[in-house]
Amino acid sequence: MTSAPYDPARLSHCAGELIVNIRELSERGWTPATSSNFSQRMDDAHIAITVSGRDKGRLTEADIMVVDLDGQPVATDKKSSAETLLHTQLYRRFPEIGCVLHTHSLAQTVASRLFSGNGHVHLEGYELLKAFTGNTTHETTVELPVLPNSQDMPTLAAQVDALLDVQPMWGYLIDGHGLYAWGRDMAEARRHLEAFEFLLACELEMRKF
Ligand SMILES: CSCCC(=O)C(=O)COP(=O)(O)O
Ligand SMILES: [Zn+2]
Repeated sequence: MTSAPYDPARLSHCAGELIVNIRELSERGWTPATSSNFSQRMDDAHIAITVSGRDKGRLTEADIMVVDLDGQPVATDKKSSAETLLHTQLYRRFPEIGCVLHTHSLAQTVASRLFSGNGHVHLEGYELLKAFTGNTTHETTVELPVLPNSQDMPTLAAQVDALLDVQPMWGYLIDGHGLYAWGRDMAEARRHLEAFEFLLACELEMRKF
């Protein structure tokens, strides 16, 4: 079946925004060894996403490709991220989501190991909880889920869907793997990603005392 066409100017805009932001995240050491993947919604039917296996610190426009909401490549023979389904499931489920960011920082990975037994990281009492859209006070809690890792994306996606059925969330950890965070646009997704990163680092720091 032929896919609906997309606007090349929109792809160029998304690629530019993705590359600038990914480079900054990479410079912080959050995308080691080609890990991590990133996407932005282009329109109702297409997303721009990173090509699988590329060095995320050295991306060019050639490292960003288009897939449809079924994760099928559009007008390219490149292979999209191995974790494409974890992006498309969010765009399909929430029309308002515009950006999904996945990183493998040290704090995210260590926290995912430390809290995997609990199934979540309990975040409470931090002013930075207000960085998550919908929170207006530090007197709240966020439970960041930790999923078991799997190489089978449909298994992981089913677990994410089950969580989304019962709670609103802006991200989750995968054990020994990394963090997914999202938002309505790049700025919001990045704010959520950075807030999770900072709060996880706080939780790890407190365990040193
Ligand atoms: C060497 S990283 C292992 C795969 C992974 O977790 C990741 O985030 C990158 O995979 P992609 O296919 O998106 O490059
Ligand atoms: Zn990953």
